[in-house]
Amino acid sequence: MTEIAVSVKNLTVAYNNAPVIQNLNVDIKKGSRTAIVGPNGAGKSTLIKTIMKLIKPVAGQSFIGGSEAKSALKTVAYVPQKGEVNWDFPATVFDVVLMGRYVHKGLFKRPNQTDKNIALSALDTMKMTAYKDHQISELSGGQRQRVFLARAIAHNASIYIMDEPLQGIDITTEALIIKTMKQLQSEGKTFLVVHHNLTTVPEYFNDVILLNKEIITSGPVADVWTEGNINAAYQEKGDKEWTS
Ligand SMILES: Nc1ncnc2c1ncn2[C@@H]1O[C@H](COP(=O)(O)OP(=O)(O)OP(=O)(O)O)[C@@H](O)[C@H]1O
Repeated sequence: MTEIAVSVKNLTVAYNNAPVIQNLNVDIKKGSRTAIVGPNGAGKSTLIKTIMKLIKPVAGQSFIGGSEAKSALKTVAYVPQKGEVNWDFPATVFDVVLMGRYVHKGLFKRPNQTDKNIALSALDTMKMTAYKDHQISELSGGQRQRVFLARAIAHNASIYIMDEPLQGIDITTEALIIKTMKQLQSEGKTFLVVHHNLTTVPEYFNDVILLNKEIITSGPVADVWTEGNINAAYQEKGDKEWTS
């Protein structure tokens, strides 16, 4: 039987009493590279923030490795959208990557040499060693995204949830992120990634969730990535559809 990394059951999420996703059910397979694809406002970020328990749903549940507990999120590395992070915060690149280790230590225990070595190795993987002592405020968008991924790698999470990690980055960084994702997947890690570029879905992902406030379809790219399904997901959906 396929093992499930993340499961969402009967999930409804609303802002100011207006539902943006409604009665959503989906399973993300362990060891998959799963893309969440859909138009602007489809509820993609809302879905992953709800899985991360940053938003409380109106109804339904989300499970990590079968557990509904917040503590299960320790196994998850979350990379939010670039715009949601305060990059003026005074911290070096190395500090930020080392933060990936805190989940294993608690906030009040100092990182030891092993933690530092893991952070250095993660920086090396993302080819950011030369920027180790730079302030994060000094980095370009693509470099920031590399640092975020390095932090996720240092975390040694089993599930990586990323919100548009390829947004606004150059092809070299994109290739590096995809190579790293495929490498980590070959080690059994699971990826759930909000993705906008329709042309690269089959190359980068093996599973896809097509979302437009509800699940249009989900499953292996080879089965569900069809023109008909994509068109169905990108149809305009008026708010009226949510009023019964
Ligand atoms: N904090 C909020 N308060 C009120 N409404 C919100 C909030 N965040 C998102 N929304 C609304 O919820 C809907 C879904 O937003 P969400 O960010 O989840 O979409 P998305 O699929 O990630 O979109 P995009 O591709 O544009 O990033 C949108 O209509 C948005 O305006």
